Amino acid sequence: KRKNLPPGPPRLPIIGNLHQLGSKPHRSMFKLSKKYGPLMSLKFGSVSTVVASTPETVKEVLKTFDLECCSRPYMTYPARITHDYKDLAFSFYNNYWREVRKMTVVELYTAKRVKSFQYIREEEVSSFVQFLKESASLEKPVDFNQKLVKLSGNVICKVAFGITLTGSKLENTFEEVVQRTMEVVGSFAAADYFPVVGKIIDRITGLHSKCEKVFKALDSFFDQSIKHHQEDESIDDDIIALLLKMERGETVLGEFQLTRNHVKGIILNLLLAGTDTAANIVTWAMTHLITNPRVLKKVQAEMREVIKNKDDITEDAIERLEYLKMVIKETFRINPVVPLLIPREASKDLKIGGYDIPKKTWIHVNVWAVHRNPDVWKDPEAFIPERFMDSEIDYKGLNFELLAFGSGRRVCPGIGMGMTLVHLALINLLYRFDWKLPEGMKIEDVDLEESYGLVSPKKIPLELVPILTQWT
Ligand code: HEM
Repeated sequence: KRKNLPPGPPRLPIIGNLHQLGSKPHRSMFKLSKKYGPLMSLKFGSVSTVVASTPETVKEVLKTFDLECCSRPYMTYPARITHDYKDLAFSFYNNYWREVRKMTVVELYTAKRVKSFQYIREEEVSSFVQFLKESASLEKPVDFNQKLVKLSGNVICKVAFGITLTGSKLENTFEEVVQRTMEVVGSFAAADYFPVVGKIIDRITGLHSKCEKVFKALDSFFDQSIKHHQEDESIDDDIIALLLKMERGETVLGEFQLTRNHVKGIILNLLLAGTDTAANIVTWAMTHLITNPRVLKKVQAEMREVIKNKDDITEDAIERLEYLKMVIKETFRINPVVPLLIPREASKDLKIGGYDIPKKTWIHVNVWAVHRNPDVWKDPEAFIPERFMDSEIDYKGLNFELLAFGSGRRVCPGIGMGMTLVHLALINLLYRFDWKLPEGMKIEDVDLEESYGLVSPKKIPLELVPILTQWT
């Protein structure tokens, strides 16, 4: 029987629609969806793909058919980086995924655990503030993304690995390794779409060697953190200590006997998922604030009113900063840092919106398109935090208009951990300092373009000069 597939653009022989992806697949897919519809078929080499681009179609994928759509497809380079799917984020939907998710949700992602790491966040943010003070005295521009990736990297490393980046194998290369890894795992790789010949293409384009380089850098860092735990038996309360107990068979993970590669796969997600995401959203927020002086002034005024000359800013202040919360939501709307989420795969034949989605079809959720849907968001390209005033819409996965963390079984488990750091970093940046553009630069010169990876960073680094204030 002929299948009623969702509509899609015409295809070229062999490559299908790959030539239409361009350098920013989320934007190209958004453009195509305007012509071909909210559920659109694309073919990449031998792989059939469907893209959901509106809140309604995304809800079908992430809620109505969550169970049937929550597995991941086999992707060559994520498989390599995760020691053949020993992680959580890229793992297929199976018993292993269920056990790891359950264990990490209980051991790591609880509100209590997040709270217990408060002192680590505050310590790291405070040394970041110290650095900003020195830059302010020298009137030296700060490269935001670089510094924030380091900040969130240090927090995650202390929380999860018991060490900081300083003195580690990634001390000088951390930002680069994280960003390159995001490019590798977010790439539309030829190896996934063209059996045999695809691997040769990736060797020619350099993707294969890029993957090997980051794999080795990450692996030696994990070896170092694991050795650190083995040498110091007093560290017995963090996630690596627990995973090593499982590896030694002292405690169990369901039916699974963990190996060293399982340990590495699981900790890989913590390092990658938690650093680039948080760092980029703070960078994007600062980008939008510096280009919207009205909003910058308003959010600073709120903070200075609420915090009122207190020098030690604690996380308790977050709850009272209503306008800051709107600024962050609006930043996520304009720059969802994971614009296509992580690809999914239909685990059986489905019918969505009257269309057939055959088993094994890859599914992309285009959050970028959802966040720019003019039927949902008036003037979608404008940065207007007030649109969230008196609105119940939040980013935690229950509103399909705003999906920065995904939704359903695969929703990001690190929302609490990530967002506490994002809030704390922004409060310290905005309460303590004023900000200006480097000498000779005007607001119109600030570039708003993103580059593509699984996480989508600002293409041209944001550089701003901190100014000391009475609150510094
Ligand atoms: C602002 C910060 C963050 C953002 C924007 C973010 C966003 C996301 C998104 C969009 C996904 C994919 C959901 C899907 O495929 O449907 C995801 C998955 C995930 N995130 Fe986060 N994340 C953040 C912080 C964190 C932190 C701090 C951690 C942990 C330390 C973390 C751990 C994970 C893990 C393990 C997954 C995979 C879940 C699974 O597949 O079961 N994330 N995140």
